[in-house]
Amino acid sequence: MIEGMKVEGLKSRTFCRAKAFIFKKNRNFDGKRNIMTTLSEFIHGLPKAELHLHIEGTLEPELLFQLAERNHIQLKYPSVEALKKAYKFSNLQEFLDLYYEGANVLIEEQDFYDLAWDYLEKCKEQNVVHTEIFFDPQTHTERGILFATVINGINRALQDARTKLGISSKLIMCFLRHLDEASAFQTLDEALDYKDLIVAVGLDSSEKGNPPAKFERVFAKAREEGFLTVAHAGEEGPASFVKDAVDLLKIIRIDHGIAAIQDEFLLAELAQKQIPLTVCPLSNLELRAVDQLENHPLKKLMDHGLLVTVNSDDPAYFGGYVNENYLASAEALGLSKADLCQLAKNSVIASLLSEPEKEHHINAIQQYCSENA
Ligand code: HPA
Ligand SMILES: [Zn+2]
Repeated sequence: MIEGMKVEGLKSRTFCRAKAFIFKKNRNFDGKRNIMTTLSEFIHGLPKAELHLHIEGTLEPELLFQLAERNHIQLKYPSVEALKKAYKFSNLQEFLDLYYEGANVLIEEQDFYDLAWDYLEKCKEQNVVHTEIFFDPQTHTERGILFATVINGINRALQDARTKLGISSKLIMCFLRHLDEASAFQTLDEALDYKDLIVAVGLDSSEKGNPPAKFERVFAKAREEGFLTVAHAGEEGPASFVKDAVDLLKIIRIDHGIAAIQDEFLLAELAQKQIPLTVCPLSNLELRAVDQLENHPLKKLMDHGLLVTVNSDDPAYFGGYVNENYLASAEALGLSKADLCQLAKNSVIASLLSEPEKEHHINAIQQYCSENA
């Protein structure tokens, strides 16, 4: 919890208000008068990339129940509604306990395909043109599912999304930081056969007590093998974890990183090096890293010149996909359309796409923004 931020309620009133329709009259950049769409419609039409998304965190309760039935797994919860009611978290660990339990219904390659495909259809609906997806092999290999089953199912959905939905993607393999270094090394070893499918490695799960230093050697080996590196840091952990992720793990992007707001030297370094932050506002609210969205440091981080992006993290658990994150943030922090356009451009700039691909998407964002301002 960021100092000075006290928790109020689980679903902020802001998030509910964010869903309201607001009609505004406005002008285009070229001066023509137009009846502005709602903020929600503006965000919906804005082309964007998502860079912080755990595929296991897109497991909607309905699919979870379907897979449980298909795989003859007895659930603790009698109904979808009962499960949804359990989605109330006081901290990261409480969420992770449910998230790992939910993942137990994923058994067959087709289950991983269905999981990823549902998310990719959501991307299409929300104008997410490119997505960089985390997956946690250890969550599955620890319970006897083969690495190949997981990655082949996800990859098949990614390939279908490319051809059928026109959505591009990258895959990032995360190590679970609550497990030991040996398990991470073993997972890295398994990933070597899939170098063509995995662009980067990351670090997720419980941050407290599991500092970046614990994985310094694994990340060094991953870089030697040609993987890029990212890491969750400064979500529940301190600003020093963000600094260590940069210095020890040589990350190219920080996942969350909101604790950096507490260290002005670190802020200056992140701004100067333009190290992107993949911020997840509704996740931070639901896991009580911030007490209310009005106190979220997102806008302050932008104002410090950081390359900030907005993402959904685990949308099935936190009450919103990427557009809901943009909308709730805009409502709570009074973000302008120019801010939203900047966030969308940042998402492309911070992505792992090639320069020509970035240019293509940025042009599309710019055109959309000038036509709909
Ligand atoms: O929000 C998160 N934080 C850390 N680990 C995670 N694994 C899935 N979601 C998360
Ligand atoms: Zn995350």
